[in-house]
Amino acid sequence: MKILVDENMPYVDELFGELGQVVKVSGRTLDAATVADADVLLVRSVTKVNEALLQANQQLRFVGSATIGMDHVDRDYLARRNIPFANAPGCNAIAVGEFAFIAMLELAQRYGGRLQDKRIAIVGAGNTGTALANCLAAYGVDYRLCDPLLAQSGDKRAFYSLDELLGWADVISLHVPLTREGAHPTWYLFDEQRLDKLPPNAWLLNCCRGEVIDNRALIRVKSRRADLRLVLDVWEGEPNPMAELVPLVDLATPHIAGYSLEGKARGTYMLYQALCRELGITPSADLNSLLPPFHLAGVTLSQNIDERQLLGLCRSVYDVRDDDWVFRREGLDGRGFDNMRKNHRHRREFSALALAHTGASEVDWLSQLGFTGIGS
Ligand SMILES: NC(=O)C1=CN([C@@H]2O[C@H](COP(=O)(O)OP(=O)(O)OC[C@H]3O[C@@H](n4cnc5c(N)ncnc54)[C@H](O)[C@@H]3O)[C@@H](O)[C@H]2O)C=CC1
Ligand SMILES: O=C(O)C(=O)[C@H](O)COP(=O)(O)O
Repeated sequence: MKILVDENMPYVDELFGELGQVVKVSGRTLDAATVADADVLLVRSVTKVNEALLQANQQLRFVGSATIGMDHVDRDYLARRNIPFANAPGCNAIAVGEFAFIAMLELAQRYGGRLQDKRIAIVGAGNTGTALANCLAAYGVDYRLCDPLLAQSGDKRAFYSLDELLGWADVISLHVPLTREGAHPTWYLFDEQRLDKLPPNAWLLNCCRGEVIDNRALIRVKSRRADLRLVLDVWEGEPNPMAELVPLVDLATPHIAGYSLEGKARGTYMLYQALCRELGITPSADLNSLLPPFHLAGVTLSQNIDERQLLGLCRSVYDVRDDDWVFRREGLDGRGFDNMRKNHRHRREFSALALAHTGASEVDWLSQLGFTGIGS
């Protein structure tokens, strides 16, 4: 069985090596001829999976995408061809939630004031939005959710309309899929008109898909609104972000908000489980054995920590300023953008760091934030 895999998917040899011959390819440039004799195709978000890619293949048994987003996959076409498909819902949700939380702590530190005093609007309350909400709740930050689809589906949490939240929030964090149809499409959800409604001194974070914000309009609005603070992990026209936009952004990264080692491992593992199901095999590999140990054995807290110290703790797990710095230097063209993503291996989740305390300090809320608590 030939298993064609995006070269940026870690742990494929460990997980899929026993199921067939693993062949690694560039997902960005994958073509129909290369896919023609594959039995299994495993992609990431940069591969458009559609008729043009698959028409020459008559033997494909399974397509998997190690991502949450599915906007790159023509699922109707796969269904018409009876080709089973799986993605990895939630695989990197914790990574995205922690990324947005850390970015907010960075902005608070950079511009004065405390994150704890801000009001946060989370637009899209699925896996990544909820992961951010969990971080904010653990730290005691006031947040509200906007998700008309979940509100209609009977989700018992309190929901608000986007316009209500634009009148309430200091910070808006976007966590929606990219959709062009339906009652609540998200393509250009933040067009010029809506961007103009951002409250004074607002922070706007986009960790979902670049095209949820009209990036040209954002350049125009930001050019006349110096008060706005921007965190962009995703860009219209990836892998070529608009060069004029990057200097206007406080924290700029190349679509790596979900790139914790844990999140990537979970993504590959979820596809391994799905393929095993499809083949009628019991999965034998273990997810936890894939991850390397964290470089810090643990941290002992001797007193309660303030926001600056919390940021220090977070930075010891993942320092977003490093990615921002490299991105501005190397990531601005397609090759640099993709190279940075390909070589991104340094990020862990809060759970990688074990925290102990001496008794004078309180660590329960840090456990809720995601750190591993090891008691006193
Ligand atoms: N930057 C990155 O590295 C990553 C980006 N993503 C992107 O983030 C998106 C969201 O991921 P998840 O939270 O895991 O997806 P999810 O499917 O769990 O949640 C998305 C939520 O958005 C809601 N939604 C849809 N349209 C909306 C609208 N117009 N207004 C408000 N809410 C709306 C849905 O009802 C759903 O609850 C993914 O589709 C993907 O495109 C996901 C992972 C990593
Ligand atoms: O899961 C998603 O959706 C994402 O956006 C991924 O984190 C993006 O990673 P790649 O699939 O582009 O490597």
